[in-house]
Amino acid sequence: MDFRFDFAVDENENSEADAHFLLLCSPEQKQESRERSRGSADLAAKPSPKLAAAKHQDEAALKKNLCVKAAKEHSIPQDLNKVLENKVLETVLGLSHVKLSVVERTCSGDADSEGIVSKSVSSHSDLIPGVYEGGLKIWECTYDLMDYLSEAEIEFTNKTVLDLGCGAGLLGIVALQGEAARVHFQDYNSTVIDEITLPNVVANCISEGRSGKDRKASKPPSKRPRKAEGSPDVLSRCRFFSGEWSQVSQLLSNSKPCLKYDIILTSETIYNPDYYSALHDTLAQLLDGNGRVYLASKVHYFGVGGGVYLFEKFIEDKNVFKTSLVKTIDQGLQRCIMEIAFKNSC
Ligand SMILES: C[S@@+](CC[C@H](N)C(=O)[O-])C[C@H]1O[C@@H](n2cnc3c(N)ncnc32)[C@H](O)[C@@H]1O
Repeated sequence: MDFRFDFAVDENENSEADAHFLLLCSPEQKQESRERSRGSADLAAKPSPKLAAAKHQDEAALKKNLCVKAAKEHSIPQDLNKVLENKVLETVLGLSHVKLSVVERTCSGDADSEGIVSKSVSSHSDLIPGVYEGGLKIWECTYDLMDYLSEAEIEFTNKTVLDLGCGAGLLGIVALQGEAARVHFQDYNSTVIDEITLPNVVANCISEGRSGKDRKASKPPSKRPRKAEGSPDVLSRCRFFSGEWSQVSQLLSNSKPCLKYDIILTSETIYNPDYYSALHDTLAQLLDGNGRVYLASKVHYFGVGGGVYLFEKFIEDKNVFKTSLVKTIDQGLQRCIMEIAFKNSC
């Protein structure tokens, strides 16, 4: 699986990103942003080294502010067959997932109102900060965490689980198949939830109603889109959310009764140190007092700067959680599984 952190952002991305930013800003911030945009347009007309540097600084600041994509809950379509329409399925570790190359060819218009599929393809980027955060593809630490959950025999029965930064949602699907009482999926991008996560949940949990225990013994899923039939009650245990972490955390915390998770699963979500504060606060807000976070990550993300030790230090400085590295994987780029719990938890 290739690993690309390419921060190329084309002109159109800024305009959409501007829209997200403006959506959530105060009137003063909006005015400031418009003035910045006008300034940027002027700069484009009369470039000078000083002004070009100012433009670059403004754009960098704007990109940092962009991580405020509003949170929303996604409803589950009545007709589940629609969810798998035009999808081709592949199998990995006994789980079905929609084939990304087909999504890249077929997903456009309303199905990708964020435009992230075309932007990711045209910029050859797996990440466009504040616009697309990588959820279309399955990242390798997901497989590490799936292995760890199985080796460590993590018990999901009757637990409330959050797959944070879910992308394909395979971790949440494992929890669902392990008889979790509730599994909630969150991704930054709404296109990812609708076109990847939801179809994957339907593909794995509906037709055959398979449980995690008989997953290995069952037939491999066919590549053809399946008819969704069987036990839609599995979906009544699921909820789907998109948006930036602090926004999602606010949405979930405001729900009555207030939601707390026994287990939070999260893979490849600590690559960008700019997001650490929002991520840390989200975990602190949403984790049950005696809950556990299982976080899978590369030790270091070259080009972006984040990684296990930086996040560990960040957590230590905040003094809310205790951490332990429960597994290290040395093949290829070094990777780790980190367990996180509240300092005063049992
Ligand atoms: C590199 S992808 C990993 C996807 C998936 N967990 C995997 O391992 O295949 C990072 C994920 O973290 C989430 N994410 C990153 N930064 C975020 C932010 N600031 N707010 C909300 N979600 C974010 C995105 O949803 C994205 O899918």
